[in-house]
Amino acid sequence: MIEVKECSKAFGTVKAVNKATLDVGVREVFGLVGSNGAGKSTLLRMMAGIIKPDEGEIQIDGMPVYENEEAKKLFFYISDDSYFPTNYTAMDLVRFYRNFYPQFRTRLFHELMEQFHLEENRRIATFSKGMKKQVLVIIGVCAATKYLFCDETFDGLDPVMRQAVKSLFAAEIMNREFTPVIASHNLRELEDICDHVGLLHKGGILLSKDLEDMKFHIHKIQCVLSGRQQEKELEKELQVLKVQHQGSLLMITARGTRSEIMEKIQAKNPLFMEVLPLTLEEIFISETEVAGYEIKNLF
Ligand SMILES: Nc1ncnc2c1ncn2[C@@H]1O[C@H](COP(=O)(O)OP(=O)(O)OP(=O)(O)O)[C@@H](O)[C@H]1O
Repeated sequence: MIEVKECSKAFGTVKAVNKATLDVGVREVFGLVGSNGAGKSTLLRMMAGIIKPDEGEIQIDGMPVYENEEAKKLFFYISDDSYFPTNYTAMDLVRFYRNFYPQFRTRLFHELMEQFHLEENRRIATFSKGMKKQVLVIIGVCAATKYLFCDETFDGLDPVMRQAVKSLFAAEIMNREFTPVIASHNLRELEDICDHVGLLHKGGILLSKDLEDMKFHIHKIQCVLSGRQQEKELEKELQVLKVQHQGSLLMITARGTRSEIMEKIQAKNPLFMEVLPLTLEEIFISETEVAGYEIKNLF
């Protein structure tokens, strides 16, 4: 488990991370989302023990991470601006990382490179941006660490590749203790990969939630009832986050499971009703609006 407690980091007068508190569980894909400059990279770099928090602490499996070799063996970190020596091939990179990660799974590396149609003896400098990211994710998975930190690694990966990486992560999580932490400024790109999402805004964690749980407990409703009185009653009975009217169509975003909500609407004998799950983006819009933020200021 990774515990970030009241962590802050400033660069001169810029507060990059501001009293961030966050728990990352095990065997889940954790998404760290936020706009450009929200502090994602800084937080990830502190989690990787590259920079020291000014305040607060970060522990990985109960160990402080900064200047702690034992804790650093537990993760592989993919930065958003990874540097490769010009002549290095993917295989050279593996030889390099094997020194740090003795449990490195070289056979799996060969298999995955073939599966992803990547040549292991080609110079990395000649790969496209997306291909370089794929090589790093493969190496990160093969390093066989408990945690994998990916900074903007998925932004710009094409949907087929994202699906392939998603399956790779799912297989790893099923077979061993493995927890990827993915920072991204794009909610839509995280939606189909993550189990849990933490939203970072101006250096602080605005919310941190399990995706399935969020999707299970918040819905959008479209219905037509027979009168205004009925509508008012329904609005009182539901845990409403937002109400809109479009002619006779009533549109509500409400907390609750699908069956709880359906039951309440059905009791009003609707002329029409539809209860739908929200997309991740819609959930965040509702949740952040409730917390007093405008999503368009966050992304
Ligand atoms: N080394 C540094 N020196 C000075 N300021 C920095 C440094 N690193 C980050 N910052 C500042 O800290 C803030 C947070 O930056 P950070 O890179 O953590 O954000 P981010 O959420 O990862 O953004 P992006 O999505 O654009 O990568 C920004 O205002 C940035 O300018």
